[in-house]
Amino acid sequence: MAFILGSGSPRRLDLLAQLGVQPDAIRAPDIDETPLKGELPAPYCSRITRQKVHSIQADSDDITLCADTTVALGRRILGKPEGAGQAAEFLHALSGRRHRVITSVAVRRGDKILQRDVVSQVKVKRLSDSEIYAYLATEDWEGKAGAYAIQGPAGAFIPWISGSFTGIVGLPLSETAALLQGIGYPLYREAS
Ligand SMILES: Cc1cn([C@H]2C[C@H](O)[C@@H](COP(=O)(O)OP(=O)(O)OP(=O)(O)O)O2)c(=O)[nH]c1=O
Repeated sequence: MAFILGSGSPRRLDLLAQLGVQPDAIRAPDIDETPLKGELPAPYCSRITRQKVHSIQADSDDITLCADTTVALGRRILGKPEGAGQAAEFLHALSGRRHRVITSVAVRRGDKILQRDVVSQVKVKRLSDSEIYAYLATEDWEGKAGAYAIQGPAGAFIPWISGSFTGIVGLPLSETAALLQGIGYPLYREAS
């Protein structure tokens, strides 16, 4: 049995390390992440995660883990910004409001798939133009859903959350540990 992290996200690798899990291989999924017409954030996040876990090459006894983090502003999906202009647009849209961060996690072993969707709420304080410009200059928004990362400088913009901090960062650890145990990963035991 090999454990495969089906993610190119360095955050997910770090979060797994918090569980004491070191992947035998890392394979980044390469799928089309374009939302379907009219698709809502939660079904979108769940579908993309399922697609990711199906797309990773693995032997039948291997365990593969994939995840997707989606920022949802009402019915709107805020994905990874395409540039600083779009990042500024997202930050203006999030300013002074609450939004949801959904992280879906899936583990697969052969034909068996276990999946959990974890929804958290995040409040962003009202942001001034100078706060937004200063944050854009850090480039910390690059590659982050919704154009921010709570674990970086944008943490100063977030007075309140409800839900899973690790889920917002990219991998909800409590649910991930349960999924790994459910699929037969020897978590908290000597690997055999
Ligand atoms: C909201 C938020 C997102 N993020 C990150 C987590 C994810 O890496 C990224 C969302 O993109 P994802 O598409 O979930 O993941 P990814 O493309 O980085 O990696 P892969 O598909 O290979 O697994 O946003 C943070 O790091 N902090 C945050 O506060």
